[in-house]
Amino acid sequence: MLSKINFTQTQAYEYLSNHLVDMADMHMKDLFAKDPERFQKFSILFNDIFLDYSKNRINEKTMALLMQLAKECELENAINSMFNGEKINETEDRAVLHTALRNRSNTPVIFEGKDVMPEVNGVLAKMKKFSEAIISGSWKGYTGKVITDVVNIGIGGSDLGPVMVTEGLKSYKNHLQMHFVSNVDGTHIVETLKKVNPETTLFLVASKTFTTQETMTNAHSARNWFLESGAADADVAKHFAALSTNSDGVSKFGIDTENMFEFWDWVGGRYSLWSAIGLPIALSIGFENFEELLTGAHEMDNHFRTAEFEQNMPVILALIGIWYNNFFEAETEAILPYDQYMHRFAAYFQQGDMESNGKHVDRNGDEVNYQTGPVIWGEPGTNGQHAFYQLIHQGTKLIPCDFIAPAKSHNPLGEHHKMLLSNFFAQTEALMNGKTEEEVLEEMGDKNQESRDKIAPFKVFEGNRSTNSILVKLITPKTLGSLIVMYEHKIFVQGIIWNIFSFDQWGVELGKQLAGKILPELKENNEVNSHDSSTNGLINLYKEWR
Ligand SMILES: O=P(O)(O)OC[C@H]1O[C@](O)(CO)[C@@H](O)[C@@H]1O
Repeated sequence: MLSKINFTQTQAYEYLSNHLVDMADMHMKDLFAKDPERFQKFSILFNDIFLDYSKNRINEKTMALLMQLAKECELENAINSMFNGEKINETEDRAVLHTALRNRSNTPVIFEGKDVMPEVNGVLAKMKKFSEAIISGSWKGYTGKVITDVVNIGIGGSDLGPVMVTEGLKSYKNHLQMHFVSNVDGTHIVETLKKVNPETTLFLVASKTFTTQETMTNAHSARNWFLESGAADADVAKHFAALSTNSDGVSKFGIDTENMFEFWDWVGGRYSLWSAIGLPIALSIGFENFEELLTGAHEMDNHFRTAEFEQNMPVILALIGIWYNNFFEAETEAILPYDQYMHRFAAYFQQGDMESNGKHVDRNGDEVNYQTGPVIWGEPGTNGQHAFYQLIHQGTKLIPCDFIAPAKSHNPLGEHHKMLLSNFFAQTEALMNGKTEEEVLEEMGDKNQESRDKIAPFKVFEGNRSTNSILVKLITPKTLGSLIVMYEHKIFVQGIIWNIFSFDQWGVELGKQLAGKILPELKENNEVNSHDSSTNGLINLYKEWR
């Protein structure tokens, strides 16, 4: 089981608090000047992923104390508990075994006395057969035509992962057109259905619980559209499949359980792209590439499980994040991929991180007296540069950033990739070095003294802004698999140290409950007065205007 240690009570926390006094005013520029080995010391290579964390406000003592913190919080024990299938998701009484889904070494993973691997492999085999039949065209729609379009209907973890990966690996894509419908806003399904033909479309209803309002509503609308187009009930089997843990719900909806791809309650929604929820990925890039994604994930699992903390990428990233979050009081973290295909990567980890570590009660059930998960955000470079980087460079907030870029492009067009990467390298250098007043004045040259003095302060960059640079050789299925898992485990490590439960998400329930109460009120025409004056007022204005 997981320890329940308040990390602010550890010896390492006290040492780190004292150490912060020394580090707070230290400029990274000086740290680099003093130590020619700094880059070598604070960087690490794992397969085709290189992490340079030298442009952080750290020195060897910082890292040693952070490692001590991880040890005092019994991180090693927590890692073993997760991989060994203990019910570490205590508030839902569940194990956390998404690592078994990508266990390519196939060693037994025992949960409640039973090896889960035969079932995992069984579903993978079914996904392989199905995806190959759809891609090859041997699977026919109800009028005998091949499938050309796949519509995945799901939300949250049943949408974001498949969207992010199919976009991230678009250069591996086959002929199938992929569509993703998540929002309960009718616009999403209506606009998608305009693009597809019922005779050649496969719908995947993706929901762990098969009760999620948005997904079930969209799935019913899709089925109605399909039947209204002239298809019969019996034809549903050729055009609808379910990805779920809930076979009763799937049968009730009218999907043959033959067309159901199963997973298990020890797979958290936001960690489910490795399960049957990954079927749209297998359809889009082929099953072999999906397996490569799993292999990359498994390799990062092994690295996380076996590497010393000092050489462990997820552990290093997590501890640096804690250094900023809990000592420098940074409130957000940006994820900035310099790769257009990765444009949903930050959005994916908004759920991954914020749904996992957005908690204010510790594992003892007590209110925390420290900060937990940061706000995660980001956009691909260079678009972000022309939008929000101003604040990162010259604003009043410290925003630690992860810059991610591939050395090779899938689209090596002219000078594009060199230009992209020149920006990637330049940004972290600029954020670290900044620009002093002397440099500004020198750059301004012969301008008259008055105008120089007036403008110079606006052109100064204090620098000392923290970044991690993650350079990968090429975004392949395997590398992407490893990259995703690197962040997954970073989140896990932080949750352990913050002494919170990272695998539940009770915070999303209240809004759902209240929406359930308000929906019947919207169906009536009478004035509503059962809420506060603001909510009543808004509902009544809506009723007047609709
Ligand atoms: O797969 P389901 O059961 O439809 O849930 C979708 C999403 O809803 C949530 O429960 C949050 O509301 C997420 O954790 C989950 O990924």
